[in-house]
Amino acid sequence: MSHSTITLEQKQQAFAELRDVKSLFASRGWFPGTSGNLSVRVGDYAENDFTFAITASGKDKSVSTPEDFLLVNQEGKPTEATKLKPSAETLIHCEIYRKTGCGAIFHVHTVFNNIVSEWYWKKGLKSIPVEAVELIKAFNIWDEDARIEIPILPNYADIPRIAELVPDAIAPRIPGIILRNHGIYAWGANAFEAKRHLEAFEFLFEYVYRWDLLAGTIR
Ligand SMILES: CSCCC(=O)C(=O)COP(=O)(O)O
Ligand SMILES: [Zn+2]
Repeated sequence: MSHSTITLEQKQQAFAELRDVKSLFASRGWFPGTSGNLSVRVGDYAENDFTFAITASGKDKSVSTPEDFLLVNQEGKPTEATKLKPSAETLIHCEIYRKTGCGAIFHVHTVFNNIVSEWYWKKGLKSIPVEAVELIKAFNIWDEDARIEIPILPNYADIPRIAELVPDAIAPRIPGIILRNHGIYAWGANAFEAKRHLEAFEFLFEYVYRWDLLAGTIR
């Protein structure tokens, strides 16, 4: 349970960080059809004294308005009177913060993350394997020819059903989970690191897609 008192300065800083990332990702076409959501933690995880700023639900994330973000508590409920609704997927953010103690979470839907998740799920796998690609180092994994597995979760319509699977699905060293045919959640200690991780995941998904295509495994 959070008891945080957030200062106006903290709130404005969190909203400004989200605004910058939102605008950058929008310029890359990463929010098609109002999809995607972003959050940053405000307050202290170690003291269990934090809330987080998150995108409002259903907004066109390619435009900037004064009503794009709100603060929610660790249960995903608004901490201030507002007519804004937090992202429909706020509970997934809650579980990721709770489990990892991260500082920021970014979620985007792209064609590459959708296709690759569906492709491996249909093979009967619950993760996407990636091996010996330099960009794995963006996750701070420096082993030569590292092999990683990016967890895939089912894309239930009922978000609480997905959220309850999140803690056990999170793999050590892998700062992301992908929902089947839906999109990637990437996180980091702060917005800078979450962005680096998200960009690395997207690079790897495109790599896997193109590699499998070239290897003749997609027909
Ligand atoms: C139109 S995309 C369906 C909802 C979704 O997956 C998403 O990422 C955006 O939902 P939000 O409530 O955060 O706007
Ligand atoms: Zn989504």
